[in-house]
Amino acid sequence: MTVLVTGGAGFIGSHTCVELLNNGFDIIVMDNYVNSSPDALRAVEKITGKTFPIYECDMLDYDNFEKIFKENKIDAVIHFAGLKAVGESVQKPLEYYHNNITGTLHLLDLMRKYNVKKIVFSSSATVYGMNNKVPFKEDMPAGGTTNPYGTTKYFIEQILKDVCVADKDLKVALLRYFNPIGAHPSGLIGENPNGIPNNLMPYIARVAAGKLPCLSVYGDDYPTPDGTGVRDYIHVCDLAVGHIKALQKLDSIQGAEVYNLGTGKGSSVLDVVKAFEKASGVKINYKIAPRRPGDIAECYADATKAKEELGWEAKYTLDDMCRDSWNFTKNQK
Ligand SMILES: NC(=O)c1ccc[n+]([C@@H]2O[C@H](COP(=O)([O-])OP(=O)(O)OC[C@H]3O[C@@H](n4cnc5c(N)ncnc54)[C@H](O)[C@@H]3O)[C@@H](O)[C@H]2O)c1
Ligand SMILES: CC(=O)N[C@H]1[C@@H](OP(=O)(O)OP(=O)(O)OC[C@H]2O[C@@H](n3ccc(=O)[nH]c3=O)[C@H](O)[C@@H]2O)O[C@H](CO)[C@H](O)[C@@H]1O
Repeated sequence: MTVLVTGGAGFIGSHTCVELLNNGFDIIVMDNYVNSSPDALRAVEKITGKTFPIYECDMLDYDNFEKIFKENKIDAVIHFAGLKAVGESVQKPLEYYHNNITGTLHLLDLMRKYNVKKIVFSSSATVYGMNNKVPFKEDMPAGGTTNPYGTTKYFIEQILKDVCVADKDLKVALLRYFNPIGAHPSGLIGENPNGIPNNLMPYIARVAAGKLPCLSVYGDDYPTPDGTGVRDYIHVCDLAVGHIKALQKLDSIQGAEVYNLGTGKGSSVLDVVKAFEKASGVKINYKIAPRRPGDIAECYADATKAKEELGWEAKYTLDDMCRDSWNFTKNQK
C-alpha cells in the first residue's frame, strides 16, 4: 500500500513516516518546508534504513501538486500539512484559512480526479471549543473554536464529512490529537520550533538547556488540583502508531469517523515541570504569570473509542515523554 504523506517533514509527520516504513508501507512525502526542513526526512531514512520519494511542493500550487498524483499510484493519504501556530493565526487569519483550507480543497480535488478513496486527517482537540466538559468524547458538539487555526480544523472536518455524503466510496478518519510531545528515542527527530516556543514542552526544554531564563506558568487559579492548566500530553510515537491503526481501519469505515488520540489522563503544568526535572536532572526556573487568553482549565480525552474500534492505546508515560524530549533537545544547537 502506498501512502502519500502531506507535511511529512514536520514533527508528527516525520515520526509517522518512521512508523509507516517500519510497518511495510511504501510512502511518498510532500512538504514545502515552511515549518520544517529536509534534514528530518534524511533522519527518517537513517532511522529506518529505507529511502522514499520526496517532493518539495506547496499544496497551494495545484499543478505541481498534481504531478505527484500523475507520477505515482497512491492508495491513501495522511494529511498533516498545515500551519499550526494559534497566536499567529489570530494575526494572519487569511493566510491560515487559505493555506489550510484551500490546500485541503486542492488535495481533495486531486484525490477525486485520481480515484484515491482513503484519507486520514490531522484534526485537534481544539475543535471541542470552550463549552464541553472533560473528558472530551467524539460525539460531543464540535465548534466554538477560539482562534482561526482551530476554526480551520473544524471547517476541514466539516468539508470532509460533506465530501463523504457526495462520494459513498470515500473513507475518512478524523484524528483529534490532544497535546503531542516527546521525540523519537533515537534523538534524531523531534520538535524544534523557530524562535521562542509557544507550547509548554519545548519552552521547558529550552529553559532546561539554559537557552531561556524562566518559564511563565500561565495561571495558578484554575479550578484544577494545583490551580494550573491540565492537558492530555501524548507521546508523538504513540500518536504515530495511531495513524497506522486508523489506516488499517479505513476499509471497514463508512464515510467519516472521528477518533480522539489522547491518553485519557490529564497532567497539570506543574506536573510536567516536575516530571521534566526528574527526567533531565535540571531544576526548571519558573514564575506564576497571568492566565493566557483563550486557554481553558482542563482538556483531556475520553480515549475509549480508539481503544475499542482501532485497538489503539497510548503506552508511553509522562516520564517517557520528558525523557525523550530532553534527549532530543539537549543535542540541538
Ligand atoms: N503539534 C500539535 O500539537 C498538533 C495538535 C493537533 C493537531 N495538529 C496538526 O497536525 C498536523 C501536523 O502537526 P505538526 O505538529 O507535525 O506540525 P509541523 O508544522 O511540524 O508540520 C506540518 C508540516 O506541514 C508543512 N506545510 C505547511 N503548509 C504547507 C503547504 N502549503 N504545502 C506543503 N506543506 C506544508 C510544514 O512545512 C510542516 O512540515 C498539522 O496539521 C497540525 O495542525 C498538531
Ligand atoms: C487553544 C490552543 O491554543 N490550543 C493549541 C495549544 O494547546 P495548549 O494550549 O493546550 O498547549 P500548550 O503547550 O501551549 O499549553 C499547555 C499548558 O501549558 C500552559 N503553558 C504553556 C506555555 C507556557 O509557556 N506556559 C504555560 O503555563 C498553558 O497555559 C496550558 O495550560 O497547542 C497545542 C499544541 O500542543 C495545539 O496546537 C492546540 O490546538
